[in-house]
Amino acid sequence: MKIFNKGKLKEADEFTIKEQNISSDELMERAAIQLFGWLKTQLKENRPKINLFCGIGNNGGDGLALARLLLNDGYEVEVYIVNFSDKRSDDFLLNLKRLKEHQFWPEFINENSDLPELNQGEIVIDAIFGIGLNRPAEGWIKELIQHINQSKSYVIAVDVPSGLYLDKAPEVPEAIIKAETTITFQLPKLVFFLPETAEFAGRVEIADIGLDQNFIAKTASEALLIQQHDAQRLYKPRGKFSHKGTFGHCLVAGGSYGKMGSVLLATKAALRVGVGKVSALIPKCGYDILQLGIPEAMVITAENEKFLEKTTIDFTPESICFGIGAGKEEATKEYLEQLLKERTAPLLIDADGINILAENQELLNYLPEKSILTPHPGELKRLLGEWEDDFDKLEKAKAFSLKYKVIVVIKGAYTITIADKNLYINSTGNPGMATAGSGDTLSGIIAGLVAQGYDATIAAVFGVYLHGKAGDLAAEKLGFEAVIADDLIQHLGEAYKSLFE
Ligand SMILES: NC(=O)C1=CN([C@@H]2O[C@H](COP(=O)(O)OP(=O)(O)OC[C@H]3O[C@@H](n4cnc5c(N)ncnc54)[C@H](OP(=O)(O)O)[C@@H]3O)[C@@H](O)[C@H]2O)[C@@H](O)CC1
Ligand SMILES: [K+]
Repeated sequence: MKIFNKGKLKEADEFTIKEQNISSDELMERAAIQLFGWLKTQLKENRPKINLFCGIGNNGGDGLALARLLLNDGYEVEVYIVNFSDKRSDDFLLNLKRLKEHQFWPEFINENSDLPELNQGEIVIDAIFGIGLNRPAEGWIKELIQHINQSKSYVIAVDVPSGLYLDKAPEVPEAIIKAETTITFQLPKLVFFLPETAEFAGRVEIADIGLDQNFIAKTASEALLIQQHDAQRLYKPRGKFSHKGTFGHCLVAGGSYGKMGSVLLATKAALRVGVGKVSALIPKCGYDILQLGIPEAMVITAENEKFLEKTTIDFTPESICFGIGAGKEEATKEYLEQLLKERTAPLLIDADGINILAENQELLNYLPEKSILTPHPGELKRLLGEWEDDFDKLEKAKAFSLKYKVIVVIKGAYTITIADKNLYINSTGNPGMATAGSGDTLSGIIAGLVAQGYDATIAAVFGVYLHGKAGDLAAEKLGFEAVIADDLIQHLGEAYKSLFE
């Protein structure tokens, strides 16, 4: 699903109004009907008091239209106009008039008003600011936002939590609504998926207001949310007459004394994701661990007992996963340097492989095009240096990805894959996956997909999706706390099957 910026959302809006020959207030009415329908479904027979806070722009207009629909249905409603300006939008005014025609008079709040009482068990609809926010909320509006945040009412944001920008980091986080749920129109917004801003939105629901599908399809977006139907399209079905040679040979090179489990996990994950053959290349001390741990894999040992070093292998793999548990010995660095310069196979570099690159930045120039890097936040910082906020981080990572023509997978709650200026935001995964070895399995999955012939960007995006889905399926059975990395591997088969459910 595409993620549009503010400008493109407004264009979609205008295009729809023209193309469907409707007035802008009809679009607002659609938005309000969607909000109303969602609330009614959630509330079932319950009839809590609903407090609507409406600004004077179109976000406020949505709130007023919703208030009318709720009143018509017999809900107990209180409407507060957050009266911060005289520049009321036309559709706000129209909906204010319609509300008054129902003999309902909202309360206007401004600088001198008392903050309204909000109780537990009640609902707050936040329709103060939408995508039209252009500066932080200040003074009494900020106080009102804090009052709402401190209340025990259930807060539902309309389109976007008031005070949150779509396209930059918040300057004053205390001046943003913290919603339990955000009902956003038509398309998701990037800020709902970034670590510093996701918490304001809470659970996100997307309401279809019938914006023109052709416009959305033909308009480029720099960010995509990868959901089930997107992932399904990336899947390559297996031919009936295929054999193990068809699905490639993946080399997992890594491990050091005490960290052999990581290679075991990546190797298992590569096999479970469907690669034909996997060879693990490890220091000698890991031989028994690998052979016993995963008899389906082949094992090659380096000369050294405890760490990885240059080793000749007598086959050409279809992908190489380098760096997991590898340590940063000089010999290991030299081996990575050789792999970078030889360019024998597509490379995925993780963990200590990334740390070696960060400490020897001259090596970056040898990265083969479309290599995949899978840093967690700490590794990313070592690679890019400090960043100011999430937006700055994304800009820096994008610039890095463009400069070296590589794919960067930024691991996190919503893992973001950056390739060719595009952001692919993953929708699967859960807090249970914040567990040792989770990243190792991801690297095995992605390298395993590359070996099977998936394009590197697709392998990264699809691999991240499958990994998260496997985690979701595992957590469903085990609960977040009990999930360990091996459970992710165990659920890869079901993750594949779920693509077509
Ligand atoms: N796009 C769609 O598909 C659809 C969109 N719809 C809805 O429209 C919403 C966008 O509406 P919008 O453009 O009228 O802007 P909105 O957020 O209501 O506020 C603008 C007002 O706030 C003001 N202002 C800004 N910052 C401020 C501050 N810190 N402190 C004080 N004032 C501040 C600004 O004033 P100014 O800067 O001019 O002084 C202006 O008056 C969108 O989110 C969605 O809910 C749906 O109806 C249907 C389909
Ligand atoms: K809002």
